[in-house]
Amino acid sequence: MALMPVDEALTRILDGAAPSANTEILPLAEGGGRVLARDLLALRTQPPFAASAMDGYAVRASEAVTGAKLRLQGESAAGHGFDAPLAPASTIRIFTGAPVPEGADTVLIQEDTERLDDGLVLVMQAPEAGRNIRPAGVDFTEGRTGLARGRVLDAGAITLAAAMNHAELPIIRKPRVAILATGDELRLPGQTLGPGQIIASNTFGIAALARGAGADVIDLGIAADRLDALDEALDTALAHEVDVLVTIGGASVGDHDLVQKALTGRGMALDFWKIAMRPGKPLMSGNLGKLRVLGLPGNPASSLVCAHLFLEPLIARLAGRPDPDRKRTARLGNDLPENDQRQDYLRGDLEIDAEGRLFAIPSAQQDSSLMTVFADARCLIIRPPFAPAARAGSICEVLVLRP
Ligand SMILES: Nc1nc2c(c(=O)[nH]1)N[C@H]1C(S)=C(S)[C@@H](COP(=O)(O)OP(=O)(O)OC[C@H]3O[C@@H](n4cnc5c(N)ncnc54)[C@H](O)[C@@H]3O)O[C@H]1N2
Ligand code: MOO
Repeated sequence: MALMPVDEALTRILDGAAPSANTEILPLAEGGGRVLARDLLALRTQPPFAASAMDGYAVRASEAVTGAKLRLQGESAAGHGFDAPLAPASTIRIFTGAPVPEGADTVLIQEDTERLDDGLVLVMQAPEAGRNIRPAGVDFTEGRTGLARGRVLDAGAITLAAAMNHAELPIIRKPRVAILATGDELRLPGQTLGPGQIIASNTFGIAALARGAGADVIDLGIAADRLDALDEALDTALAHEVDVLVTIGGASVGDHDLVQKALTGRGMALDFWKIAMRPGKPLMSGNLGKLRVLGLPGNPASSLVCAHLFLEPLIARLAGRPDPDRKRTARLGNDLPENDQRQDYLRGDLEIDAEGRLFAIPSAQQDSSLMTVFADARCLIIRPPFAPAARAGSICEVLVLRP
């Protein structure tokens, strides 16, 4: 059977993936990092009045010529305006953010003035007419769309939402992802290992990746290599109404690789199994009603590479976030041999040379069990199927894992 190309596998996994129509209303303070479910309109105008941009004196430009002496009439501070119009040949002391009094058209910064003893202010340097005034509504006006649906609420967006006077925000519900490790040999970190046992490690990396991509994660723990144990874990996933079930391990052809059998036995429609990729060949995708199932291989590097390639973009789509942007062009740091039919994702380092060029250096060891190598890697170097031998310095594509 021909193995499915990576791009086609991704297209099929993302097919129909869209954010939940269920939104939640969250207090503004809890909106950071989440995604807006609807356009957000300004509930007010900012600034609501013409405001001073500097500490100084509100003047009429026509009167504030160099050498003029203006009578100090009063003061306008932020939060406390001055409630009379500017009188002829006068000035009103004003501070940054304070309303510009009626009749004034310019703010003269205090560095360009001198206070005289007799209640007069000397204009040492005439201001340009209209300087240092922020007109009403210069930032936004009531009713205008300030933030669009789908905006990830970073610091700037949250601040604008607050300034527009929103105390609560409509937020896209996070997709729910359940993660199930499978294998008789697995124990949790911290446990004492018996003969033949190892620690279930990649569950934790994949949970962190899923959370970082915008999901709520439910850890289903470890299921033994028995149909009834896998069945029970599936019941738990269904009871939690998760959007995606990620299984880890048991995906290959061994006598104890039962994940696919357990799931199809429960009605999962298998979309595909096995793709033209290394590491990660035995990736499985299917769905059980609304539940999407992604079966990752057990080898830690294989499962993490598949999670970056398929789970991260799937969660982004379900969360209403932009697709991950990890692809960069680099130059190979070493010669590489020709590739076979599987698209390779070589763990590698990234370096920038003195001319600012990005180099990707493949790690010497590429076995998919090696977590020391994966944790060290800054990138995955993509080698397309049947790529000819490549020389050091030639252009390649990489997925950046960390800066
Ligand atoms: N005859 C064949 N054998 C294998 C093939 C094949 O095509 N024909 N494919 C190989 C490839 S490629 C991969 S990848 C693995 C995938 O195997 P499984 O998904 O069935 O994974 P397991 O057998 O359950 O485990 C593989 C390996 O990883 C360890 N493991 C499993 N889960 C975890 C976990 N949560 N944390 C850490 N380590 C885990 C497990 O102990 C095994 O050592 O199959 C090849 N075989
Ligand atoms: O694809 Mo397996 O992931 O080569 O180790």
